[in-house]
Amino acid sequence: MGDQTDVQQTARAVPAGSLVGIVGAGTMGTGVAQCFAEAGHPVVVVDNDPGALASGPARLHAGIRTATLLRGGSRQSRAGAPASRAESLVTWSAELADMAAAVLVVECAREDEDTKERILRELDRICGPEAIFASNTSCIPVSRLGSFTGRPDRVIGTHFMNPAPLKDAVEVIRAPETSDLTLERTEGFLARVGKHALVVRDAPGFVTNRVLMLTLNEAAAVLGEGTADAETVDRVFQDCFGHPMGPLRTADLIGLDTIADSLEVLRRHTGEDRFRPCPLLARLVAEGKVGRKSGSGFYQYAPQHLAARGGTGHG
Ligand SMILES: NC(=O)c1ccc[n+]([C@@H]2O[C@H](COP(=O)([O-])OP(=O)(O)OC[C@H]3O[C@@H](n4cnc5c(N)ncnc54)[C@H](O)[C@@H]3O)[C@@H](O)[C@H]2O)c1
Repeated sequence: MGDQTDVQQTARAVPAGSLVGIVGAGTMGTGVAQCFAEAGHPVVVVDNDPGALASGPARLHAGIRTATLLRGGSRQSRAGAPASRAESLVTWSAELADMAAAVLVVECAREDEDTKERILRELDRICGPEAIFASNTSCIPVSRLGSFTGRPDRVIGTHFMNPAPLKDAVEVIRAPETSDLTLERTEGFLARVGKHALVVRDAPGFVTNRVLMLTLNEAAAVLGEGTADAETVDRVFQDCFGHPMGPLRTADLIGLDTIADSLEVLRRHTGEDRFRPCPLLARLVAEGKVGRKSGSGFYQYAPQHLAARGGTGHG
């Protein structure tokens, strides 16, 4: 109960109308933008792909509609803001300079260290000295990301799960350099969007993806070797283990490109070859069949999934 009170007090300390910046208008960036907008924060989402910016508003609209339905049709979001207002709080831009006034930036660009390095170096130049940089990285050590900035004490990992608006918890990665104040303020931001932090130490893949990425890769290998078809692989996990979703549908929801990138990051940072993407996963990514967001992966998807990208995955 003491912890709960602490989190509520910290949440109250976070300025209500302060600007939140999101880098990357993809699956996660759009979902995280929804979380903050539904809590009443103005949000600017920046992406360097005009296609992602163009499709962002429709995907945000679909995300808000799905979340509203799953919350029982209430016109209020979980965190309190009317659903219609949330959409109007989000702006879309190609310029990182538009987030100069942000108190918090959540970096949700693709899982590529060079990309994240370029973004963090530029943000460090653009944003005010107090701004916190939170990365949604799946696997890259947060200490490494902090080293790209002159403010490693204000860099932290906030690993939102997919779909972000529907999950109650965020894996928060504290690097050795991350300050107590940064952790406390980050917990405050998360409390404001109705989520609690599960704080873990910094390591490649943290807790979630050190385990999950190997599982997804092995499920793909089992399918590729012909041990079972995709439906049967997934049903083994659902019917025998009680998982809400099997590993191959989860992989399609996350994005097979994101999984292959994450495995390569894990392989590079651990030096362990067991993280090498299996042949089937590598082939599907090379063919552009990266899961729901492309219309096919281990399964085929109807067009409405491309807008909604909903489900009960993780990431
Ligand atoms: N998909 C998941 O289930 C999931 C879950 C948790 C964490 N993550 C992590 O979240 C991050 C984003 O993943 P995603 O699934 O949203 O990927 P995505 O491919 O859907 O979106 C990534 C976006 O980043 C943009 N981008 C690339 N370079 C950029 C740059 N220099 N400036 C601005 N935008 C840039 C791309 O145009 C794209 O729109 C990754 O680090 C990923 O590992 C993903």
